[in-house]
Parts: sequence; C-alpha cells; structure tokens
Amino acid sequence: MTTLEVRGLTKDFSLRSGLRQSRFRAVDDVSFTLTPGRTVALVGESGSGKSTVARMIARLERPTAGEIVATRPDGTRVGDRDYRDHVQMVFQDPFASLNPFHTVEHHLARPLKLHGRTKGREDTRRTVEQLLERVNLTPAADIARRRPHELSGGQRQRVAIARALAPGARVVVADEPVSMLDVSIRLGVLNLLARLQREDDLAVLYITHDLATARHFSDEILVMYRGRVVERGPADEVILNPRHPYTRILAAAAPDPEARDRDRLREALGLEPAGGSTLPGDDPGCAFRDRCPSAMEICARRPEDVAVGPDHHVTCRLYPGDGRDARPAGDGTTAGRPA
Ligand SMILES: Nc1ncnc2c1ncn2[C@@H]1O[C@H](COP(=O)(O)OP(=O)(O)OP(=O)(O)O)[C@@H](O)[C@H]1O
Repeated sequence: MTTLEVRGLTKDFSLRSGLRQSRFRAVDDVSFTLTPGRTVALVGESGSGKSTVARMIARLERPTAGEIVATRPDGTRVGDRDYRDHVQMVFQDPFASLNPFHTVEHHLARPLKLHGRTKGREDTRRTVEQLLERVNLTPAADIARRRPHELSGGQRQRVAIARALAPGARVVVADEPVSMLDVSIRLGVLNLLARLQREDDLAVLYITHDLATARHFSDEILVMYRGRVVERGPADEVILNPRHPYTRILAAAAPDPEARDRDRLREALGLEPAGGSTLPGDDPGCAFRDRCPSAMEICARRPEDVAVGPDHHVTCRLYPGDGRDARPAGDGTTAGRPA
C-alpha cells in the first residue's frame, strides 16, 4: 500500500506572444494526500489546473515548486524506479493512449514484462487474460487478440485501466476517465474503478468536471479555481453544503455534466474558461474576486485557509476562521446554493 502526499505543488508556464515572454501560474500551492482505499476528487472547470496536477504526479511535468512523496506503510519513501510502477494514470481519451498498431495483449504484456511481473510467455499470456477478466473484458483470449479500433470506447478504457493495474499500481490518477465515453456506459466504468480500488486498496485521484460522480465516487473533494484549491472537505459536505461562492455556483449548475451545463455555468459566472493568474505573485488577492457576487475590499488580500466544519476548509474572506460567516446568509452569497 502506498500513500501519496502532494505538498505545495506549484507550476508556472512560460507564454510567448510576439517578442514578449510572460509566465503564468497554472497550479498554485496545492496540497493533499492520497491514502489507500480512498478517493480524492479534484473538481473545477476547464483550465483550473486539474490536469497539470495530474501530469506532475505522473511525472510528465516537472513542478516549479513543491513536492510529491510516495510512502510505503513502513514509512520508507518509494524511490524513483518504483514510483513508475506504483503510480499509474488513466487518461481521458483511451484511443489516444493506445497504439493502433498493437494488440490488446501487447499493451498489457509490455508493462508486465518491463516491470518483471511475469516469467515466460505462458505466464504473461495467463496474466494478461486475468487482467482482462478483472476489468470484465471477456472472452479474454478473444479480446487479447484485438486491436484498439476493434473495441468500443468503453472497452478501450477498460484496457487502459487494466494496463494501469499491470505494473502493480498502488496509486491511480484518473483524469476525466469517462468524459469521452457515451453517457450510458460511464457509470459502468466508474463502478469498475471503484471495485478495483476496493479489491487492491488503491489510492485514487479522480479528476472530473462532474460534481455528481465526484460526490458518489469519492471520499473527499477539492475544488480548484485558477490553480488554487478554494474549498476542500468530505464529499457530501462540499456538494450539499458548499461554502465558497465559487463552489456554490458550481453546485447550482451541477445536476448534469454535459456541455449545456458548462455553458450555463459559464453564463452564471460570466466567464471564459479559467486560466491561472498571468503574473504569479503579483496578484496576491482571491482569484475569484472579479466574478464573486460577495467580493469585498479585503478580498484583494490573499485569503487564508479556514476550517468551516470537521475536515471542511475554505479559502475565502467570508469566513473569519471561528466558524461564523462574515456576512449573514441571504446577502447574495447563497445565490448559487442548491435548494
Ligand atoms: N504546456 C503548457 N504550456 C502553457 N500553458 C499550459 C500548458 N499546459 C496547460 N497550460 C495552461 O494551464 C492552465 C491549466 O490547464 P489544465 O489542463 O491543467 O486545466 P484543467 O483544469 O485540467 O482543464 P481541462 O478540464 O480542460 O483539462 C490552462 O490555462 C492551460 O491553458
């Protein structure tokens, strides 16, 4: 079992426009812990920095600051070599993540051999079939011979999940794992991930736009806005009793995750997809204040993390830190609150 701790994770990107070069902060001081058997959901609209967090955990991007530490139950740190076995990704687009020229068997056999998990051809073949059976792809021998284009989208994503398990994953980062799949099969794939998580005691980071599945499939939810975590807490608490004005608007737009609702959300917020702040460090204030129905002068100063309930934290000046709201309810801050 592996615990993954993310501490103060920060990512700046360089942007070039003509001769001018600027930097902007896509992820700003994000911290959380993934523990075996639990799911943390990272939610937020497009551009809030969720995938950049995932890519840093998968070591596809190097953090500008902060660290990512994987630890075994005995407290020893997982070294670089083992990290790649322990921490596996499931991406949004299963077609892009599978090679069209290779069979399913090839996709699964490769990590097994690479990580020394099987001995000889027969052992590899049997283990590939067992992996396919675990993700409900049967008859396994038949599926193993197929190429990605001979499978449906849902089947391809199941292959991608089996491939994540092949090296002996302990931590799975699932970045929008069902958003490209037909609505009718999404729950099946998410239920599969949940079962595998229970069976293997996996630590899971589930990245999604969809608050309904975030609530159903995760223990804790972190809400990101412009690179920062603005609210975090037990899944039910965050969705049923959202405290940050941004989470309230998200929750109000939530019932279905389709594009129509994203448009509604954009309309509600009056915004384009969020990006990070263009001048990291130069704008210390709350990133949401330009769009916040409850913005106050003090929001120009960076808000602190405040506890608003057991394990429920919010980064907002409306909350003075002693559990009382700074303003009475009904002043507009509850506008987006679900009934
Ligand atoms: N390599 C890069 N170079 C420059 N900017 C980048 C790079 N990768 C991401 N960004 C920017 O960083 C911000 C965060 O992007 P990210 O993909 O992490 O957001 P997201 O919340 O995952 O969005 P989505 O749900 O659309 O994937 C965006 O403004 C994006 O344009």
